[in-house]
Amino acid sequence: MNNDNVIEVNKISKSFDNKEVVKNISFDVRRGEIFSLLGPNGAGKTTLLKMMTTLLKPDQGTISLNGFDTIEQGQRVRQEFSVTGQSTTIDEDLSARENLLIFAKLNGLSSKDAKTRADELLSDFDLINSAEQALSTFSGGMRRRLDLAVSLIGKPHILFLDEPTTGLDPRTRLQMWQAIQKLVEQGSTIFLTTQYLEEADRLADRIALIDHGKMITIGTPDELKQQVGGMQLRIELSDQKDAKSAKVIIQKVLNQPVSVSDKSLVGSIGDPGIKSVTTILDELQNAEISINNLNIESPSLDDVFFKMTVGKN
Ligand SMILES: Nc1ncnc2c1ncn2[C@@H]1O[C@H](COP(=O)(O)OP(=O)(O)OP(=O)(O)O)[C@@H](O)[C@H]1O
Repeated sequence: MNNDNVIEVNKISKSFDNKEVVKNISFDVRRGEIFSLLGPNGAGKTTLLKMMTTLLKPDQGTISLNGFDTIEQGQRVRQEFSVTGQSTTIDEDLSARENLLIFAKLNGLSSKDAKTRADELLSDFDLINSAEQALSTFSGGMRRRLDLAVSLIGKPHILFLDEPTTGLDPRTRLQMWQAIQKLVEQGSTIFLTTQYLEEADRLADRIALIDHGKMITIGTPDELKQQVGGMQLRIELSDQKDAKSAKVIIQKVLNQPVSVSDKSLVGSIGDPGIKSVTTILDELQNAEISINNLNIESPSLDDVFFKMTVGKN
């Protein structure tokens, strides 16, 4: 194993009923990284995650976590990671502190160590003021934070966060993001699945995009955005009737197809670069076409997602 790699996924495949849903997937996750797995519904994310967390056996390939093989050393490997989303095991009638103490003892901590760890986690996750409240009175965000705290009792090296902020409001999501970033500062490596591209963009050092069980691309958020093309020009015309002639002008200058919807025209500024924008404005003016608005937009992860994946057929 390369010492910088905490997770090594090597040529993994899995079929259900003769249908291959994970196809020869390989990637590494480096120490201290937030690595995000993205893909449309049915892409194979959950199946991959289950294989990485020893819940499912791959048909082919190997996965190692911190140097331990998930198949050969299943029991040992489970000491290396924790998975969030275990709230079903949390007791609603008990307080946050009591829940943490129970899980700490289940993790083999002495009463004294369990108490210290519970205090540490309650304070790290900003739950100290609600520590004695029964869980049934907790909001969704408090619950998620407690869930994350519970999964950290054993100080795992690797943390699998499966859609950690689904259903949370924007403020609570931000709190979770801060908690996740803090974990990385403290030395954890994080494997994150999310349905929010903004979340991956904001948190992930690298992203793997999969579709129909196959690896589509892997890289930093910026690298992925560059792959779908550089910046885009968006022009909104004052009058929709000019759309056809404006399209001809813009396509000629950009030397690329331009898409039109209502009064807006969008084209990617490829090789001609930003200079082309002045040429376009001059030519539109010569043709007496007036515009309401002009934007130069960098591609977003949404663009990457839509251009590179197909999703369910
Ligand atoms: N136990 C199973 N038996 C049969 N088919 C399965 C099983 N588990 C998953 N599949 C199929 O494997 C494919 C991948 O499913 P998976 O749940 O891994 O996708 P996903 O990317 O997690 O999707 P979502 O975003 O919708 O959760 C799907 O076509 C799904 O129907």
